[in-house]
Amino acid sequence: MPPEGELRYRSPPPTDSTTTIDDEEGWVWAQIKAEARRDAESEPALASYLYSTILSHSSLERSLSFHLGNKLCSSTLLSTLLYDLFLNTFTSDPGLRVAAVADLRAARARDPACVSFSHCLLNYKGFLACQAHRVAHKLWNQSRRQLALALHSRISDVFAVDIHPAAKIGKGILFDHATGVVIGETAVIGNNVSILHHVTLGGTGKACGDRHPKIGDGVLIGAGATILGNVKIGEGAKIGAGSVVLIDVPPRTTAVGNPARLVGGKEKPAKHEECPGESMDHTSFISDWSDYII
Ligand SMILES: CC(=O)SCCNC(=O)CCNC(=O)[C@H](O)C(C)(C)COP(=O)(O)OP(=O)(O)OC[C@H]1O[C@@H](n2cnc3c(N)ncnc32)[C@H](O)[C@@H]1OP(=O)(O)O
Ligand SMILES: N[C@@H](CO)C(=O)O
Repeated sequence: MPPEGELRYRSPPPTDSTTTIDDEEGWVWAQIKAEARRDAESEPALASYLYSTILSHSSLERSLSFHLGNKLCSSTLLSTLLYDLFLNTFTSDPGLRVAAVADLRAARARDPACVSFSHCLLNYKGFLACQAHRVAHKLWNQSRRQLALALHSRISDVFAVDIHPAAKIGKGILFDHATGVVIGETAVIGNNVSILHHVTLGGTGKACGDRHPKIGDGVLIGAGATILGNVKIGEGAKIGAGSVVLIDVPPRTTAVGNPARLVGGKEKPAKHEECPGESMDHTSFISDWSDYII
C-alpha cells in the first residue's frame, strides 16, 4: 500500500488538448480507489462502508450515484429510484462528470483540510450538494420541475445547502463547510469559485425577474457573506467574511464590511492561496454571463 504522500502528490495526467474526459476521470477514479483500499486496510471499521460506496463500483459516476442515493433517500423517495436518476443523468451528460472531477480537484487544491479525493467524495456535503444540484438543474431545464424541486428540498434537508434548481453553477467549485449556503433562482456562478459556509446569494426583496448575483471565475466568498441583488462580482474578486455586498465588485478587487467597501483595485494581484501542485486559472474575464449554463 503506498504511503499517503505518494498518493497525494502523484502526478496527474497531462491536461493538454489531447486529454480526454475519460483520461481525467479515469485518473481521479483510480486515485479514489487506491485511497479507499488504503483506508479500508488501515481502518477495518470502515472497510464495509468503503467497499459498498467505492470499491464495489466500476466508475466514479456509479459510486457517486450510489452515495447520493443513500444520502438523499427518504421513505418516499427511494434510494434505488435516486440511484437510477443520478446514474442515468451522469452517464448521459459528460459535462456533469467533468464538473464533478473539477470539483474534486478544487477541494484538493484549495482546501488545506482536504486530505484525499475520497475524503471529499464521501464527506464533503458541499461537494455532494453541488453534484445533486447539477442533476436538479438538468431536470429543471428539461421541464421536470416537480422532480427538480423535490430533489432541491431533499438536498436542503440533508445537507443544509439550499440552491434553487434554476441557479447556474460552473465547474471547479469548492463549497467549503457549506452549512447554511443559500443561492437564489437567477444566480450564476462561474468556474473555480470558492464559497464558504453561511453565504447567501440573494435578492434584495425589491426586484422581480433577474434578481440574484452573478459571480465571476475564481471568486472567493468568505464565510457568512451576503451578496444581494443582480450585482456582478468580477473575476478573481474576494468578498470578506461577514460582508454585505450590494454593489458590483470589479475583477480582482476585495470587498469587505457592511455595507461592503472596495479595498484593492484592478492592479492589486489576487491572493487566492492554493496548495502546492495545483493551479487555478485567474486569467479569463467574463464576457458573457450566459456561458455558465451547464
Ligand atoms: C474553520 C475555518 O477556517 S472557516 C474559514 C472562514 N474563512 C473565510 O471565510 C475567509 C474569508 N477571507 C477573508 O475575509 C479575508 O480577510 C479576505 C479574503 C477578505 C482577505 O482579502 P485580501 O484582499 O487579502 O485583503 P487584506 O487581508 O489585504 O485586507 C484588506 C483590508 O480589509 C480588511 N478586512 C479583511 N477581511 C475583512 C473582513 N472579513 N471584514 C472586514 N474587513 C476585512 C483588512 O483589515 C484590511 O483593512 P485595511 O485596508 O484597513 O488594513
Ligand atoms: N477548510 C478551510 C477553512 O476552514 C481550512 O481548513 O483552512
